Amino acid sequence: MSTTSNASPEAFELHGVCKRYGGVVALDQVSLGFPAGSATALIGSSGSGKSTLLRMLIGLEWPEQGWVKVDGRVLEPAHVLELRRRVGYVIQEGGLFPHLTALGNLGLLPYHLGWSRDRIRARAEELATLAHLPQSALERYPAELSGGQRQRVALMRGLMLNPGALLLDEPLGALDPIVRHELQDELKHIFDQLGKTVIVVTHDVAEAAWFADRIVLMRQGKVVQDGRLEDLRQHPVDPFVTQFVEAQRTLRERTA
Ligand SMILES: Nc1ncnc2c1ncn2[C@@H]1O[C@H](COP(=O)(O)OP(=O)(O)OP(=O)(O)O)[C@@H](O)[C@H]1O
Repeated sequence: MSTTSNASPEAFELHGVCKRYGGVVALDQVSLGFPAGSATALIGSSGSGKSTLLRMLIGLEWPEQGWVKVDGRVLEPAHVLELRRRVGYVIQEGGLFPHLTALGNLGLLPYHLGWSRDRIRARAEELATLAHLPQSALERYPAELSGGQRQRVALMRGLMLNPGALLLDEPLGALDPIVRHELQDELKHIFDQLGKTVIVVTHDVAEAAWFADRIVLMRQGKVVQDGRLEDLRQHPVDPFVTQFVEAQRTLRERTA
């Protein structure tokens, strides 16, 4: 009898995925599943392949070996446009278009899909309330917003089409510690409230554990350990796990 019969279906799945850039191995035989409605944090040192993995789930990169499935179907270039409507993707510093207001940025894809201006505005106002962005900020250009507000707009843009999944690549990396802390709380609240599949890349172990029960630690394109923070702390599979987790904890203790 299958032990997984009651488990949620995988929203995203990678199997034996390899990716190189020239001589650099970005992903090396990665196999992972992300059940629908679950939250996972990807952590690891710089260059360990976290962003490449995330980009692969939305068809911005393609495996040289192995496959990626989204909602049970092998991802192919022909699916990518439709996939972008179902998956919100938010990157560090937001990637907002500087020549468009916040509302213009939020409305770009919905407008292209035929939404009316009224519908776009109504959805943007609804999300501004959710993300604690002042309504007046919708009329401003990215350069006229604070870093935290830009990041809120980027998150709102990821949510405009009410996607089933959110992929967040260092969404708070560029923010000062106070704003970062505030947005961590708000993002967690939004994740819990919306019940979407969430995969978040971060360098920060505490932030990873705050966002997700499940932590995937990567090094040099490989998954080193996949589990809860307690597992990584109490049952590390490799000295690197302890080194990675303790390095950040030590820093916190030193600065406490
Ligand atoms: N477009 C690219 N061209 C060449 N090399 C790349 C490209 N994208 C990624 N790489 C390389 O692939 C490896 C994995 O990069 P990736 O950005 O996925 O790591 P990361 O874990 O997200 O790093 P960081 O935490 O610094 O963002 C790195 O060695 C990187 O230099």
